[in-house]
Parts: sequence; C-alpha cells; structure tokens
Amino acid sequence: MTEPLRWRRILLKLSGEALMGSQPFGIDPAVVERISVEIADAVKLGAQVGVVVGGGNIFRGVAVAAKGGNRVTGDHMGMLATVMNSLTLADALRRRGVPARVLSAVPVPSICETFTQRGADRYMEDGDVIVFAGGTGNPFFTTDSGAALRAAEMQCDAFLKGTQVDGVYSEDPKINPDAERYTQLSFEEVIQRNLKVMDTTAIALARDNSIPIIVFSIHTPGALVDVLQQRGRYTLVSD
Ligand SMILES: Nc1ncnc2c1ncn2[C@@H]1O[C@H](COP(=O)(O)OP(=O)(O)OP(=O)(O)O)[C@@H](O)[C@H]1O
Ligand SMILES: O=c1ccn([C@@H]2O[C@H](COP(=O)(O)O)[C@@H](O)[C@H]2O)c(=O)[nH]1
Repeated sequence: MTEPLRWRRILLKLSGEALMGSQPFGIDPAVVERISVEIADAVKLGAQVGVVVGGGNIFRGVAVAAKGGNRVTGDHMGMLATVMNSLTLADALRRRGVPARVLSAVPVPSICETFTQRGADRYMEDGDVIVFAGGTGNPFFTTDSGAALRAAEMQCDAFLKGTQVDGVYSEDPKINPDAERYTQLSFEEVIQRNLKVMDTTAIALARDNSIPIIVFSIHTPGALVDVLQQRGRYTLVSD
C-alpha cells in the first residue's frame, strides 16, 4: 500500500549548482532528467508541486559586484539565469508527460508566462507543475527568498530545499566535515545560530507563515518521495 503524503502542496527549491552535475558550469542534461523523474514520481503520488530553481550554476549577481561591476545588472543577469534553468526543467517534465509551466517574475512574454498568484493557483489545482522563474523579480534577493515568498503566496504545506547537502549542520559541512547534523530545529535556532543553509529573509518568511522547511540532498535517488512520506534523511525546521 502507498504511504500517505505528509505534505500535499509543496514548494521545491532546487540548488542551481546541483544542475551542473560534475561539470564546472551550466546544465548537465542527465541531472535535469533525473530530477524530473523525482518530481514526476511525487506528482503520481498526488503532490501539487511548485518549483524554484537557483541560478548559481550559471550566474550570481555578487560575482559582478565583487569585481567592481554594477550589482543590479549582475542580479538581473542572475534572475535571467534562473529563467534558463526553469525552461530546461519544464521541458524535461513535459517530455515525461507531466504538464509543466514556467511562470516568471521577470516578464519575458515571448518565452514564458508572467507570474500571477491567481494564475499559478489555478494551474496547481489543475495538477500542473509550476516552475517559478526569476526569483522575486527584484535585485538584492536570492532564489531562497523567492521560494519562501512563492510558498507563502501559494499556501504551500511545506518548503522543501533540495540541495547539495543532506540537512542542516552546526557549520557548513563542506568546510567542516566534522560538523554535527540536526534532524530537527526551530526557525529561531536556525536564525540565532546563524546556520547559513539559506538566507535569513527566507527563513523569517517561512516562520512568519508557519511553513515548515525541509532540507535534504537532491543527489540521493528517491529522496523527494522519501521526504514526502517522512522517510529518509533530512532536517525539519519548524515552529
Ligand atoms: N549550517 C549549514 N548546514 C548545511 N549547509 C550549509 C550550512 N552552512 C552553509 N551551508 C551550505 O549551504 C549550501 C546550500 O545552499 P545551495 O547550494 O542550495 O545554494 P543556493 O543558493 O540555494 O542555490 P544555488 O546553487 O543556485 O546558488 C550547501 O551546499 C552547504 O554547503
Ligand atoms: O529574487 C532574486 C533571486 C535571484 N537573484 C539573482 O539571481 C542569482 C541566482 O540566484 P541564487 O539564489 O543565488 O541561486 C542571485 O545570485 C542574484 O544575483 C535576484 O537578484 N533576485
């Protein structure tokens, strides 16, 4: 018998860097295909899925600012990078028969639809996977904040962060391999201990809207369905 889903309407945030696979930059089609299978499996089980993909595999605005360039232009380029990632993920989903739409906070009408909350809600109710592109549509934000914003607007039951690591640690585990891994934390603990798995704006938005955050590794096959059925390895951040 199939286990029931713990969270039905979810916002899945995918690390842009995860899409690189073993490449130093850009998109590895094999990774996109694998992730699309994971999302398709979740949809088959009855999940309503909104996705936000980061842009770190292509461009980050801070990289421009660090070299003395214009941060706002850099952020515009970063947001456009998320549109590219979103287009490729939506294509992969459609190839597997999953209806998927890209809705962008940055209007690029000849390429995809512009985000409106009402439009997105209707599509999600119809069972379409929505890939929210362009972050918040504003510079000086991140796609984690964009994802938390969409999770609140779409009244999602949970914010799932599929990333490079399998949970929240006492320190960045890529820097300190001996860091302690947590299975459960409160929003306040994440903020007060400055655990930089995502930015404070995103955590505060989730906290203020009582949306639990689940951090898990997108590299573990089957991890998305496992999380939805409360199995596997993840950290739960909640009230
Ligand atoms: N306390 C911590 N616990 C877990 N991970 C942490 C922690 N502090 C820093 N990190 C790092 O945060 C990263 C998660 O961010 P991620 O790679 O998903 O970036 P992103 O900004 O969300 O996406 P993108 O790759 O598109 O920029 C992990 O890879 C991990 O190395
Ligand atoms: O709301 C937003 C979201 C993103 N950006 C820019 O895009 C890049 C890529 O996003 P990541 O979250 O780092 O993956 C980000 O560095 C910003 O430059 C933005 O301006 N506004």
